Amino acid sequence: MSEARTSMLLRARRLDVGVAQVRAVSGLDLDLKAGDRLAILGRNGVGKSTLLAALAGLHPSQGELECGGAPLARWSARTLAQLRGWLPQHPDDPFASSVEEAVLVGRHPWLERFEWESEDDLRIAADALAAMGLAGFARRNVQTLSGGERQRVSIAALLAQTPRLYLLDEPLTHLDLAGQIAVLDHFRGVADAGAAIVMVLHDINLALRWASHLLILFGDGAWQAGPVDEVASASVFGRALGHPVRALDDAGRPHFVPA
Ligand SMILES: Nc1ncnc2c1ncn2[C@@H]1O[C@H](COP(=O)(O)OP(=O)(O)OP(=O)(O)O)[C@@H](O)[C@H]1O
Repeated sequence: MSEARTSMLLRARRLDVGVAQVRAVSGLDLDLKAGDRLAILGRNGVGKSTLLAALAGLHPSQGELECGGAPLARWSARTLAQLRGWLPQHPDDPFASSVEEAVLVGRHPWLERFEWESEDDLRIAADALAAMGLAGFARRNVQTLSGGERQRVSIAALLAQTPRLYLLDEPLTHLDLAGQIAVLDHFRGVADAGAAIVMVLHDINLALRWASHLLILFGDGAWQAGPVDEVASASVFGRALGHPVRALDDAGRPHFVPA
């Protein structure tokens, strides 16, 4: 099956996802099309990472789940990797490798078996590194990087993969404020260029600054989703995050702080 060029990049109906005794979502309905930016919020352990892995097809789920206009199982592993990319929470560096090699891993779904990376692949990797503020890091050993630098290498590898659906698990981890805003701004541009982006985030106000849609997980499978303005409220955030929250006025926009 050739890659779909549909603008509907993710469609879930009556989706049930859980792990061990934890029910992440029950009966989730979700549509994500090109340009959408979805932030997932919820307490520690509520099942956000599990849900993200399920949306990537890397964790079991029940119900309907389509990516790029067809059920995930319909795609070959290679086509699925061209279609959707996943940034896990913890990068794993058991061996020394250069930053450039780590980013080029993102090009593997686009290479034929035993094919070497082309000049185009090298350029895409260099562009991804530059976009993450890491021009000049290509020869560094990933095991010697700071936490924030390593996180930006992981994001660069995902960018080099050039999927149409990006699933990012806490991409702002280890990043300073400038780095957080740069990543959010970059992915706003990626969405504007025709991708759909899902991010698990913990900062309500950064989520509101960036997202077009929110998915809130309350625990025990309960959820609420919709455009930011329809979902964001002190009562919803307070209920979901386990601490009362109140809204301050920030030049006409709500800014949420712990009560
Ligand atoms: N393989 C497993 N075996 C047993 N329990 C698991 C397993 N994987 C995850 N869990 C548990 O399932 C729950 C959901 O985990 P998950 O990582 O999805 O939560 P999360 O919402 O992403 O949390 P956080 O905000 O802390 O990253 C947690 O309580 C976790 O301990």
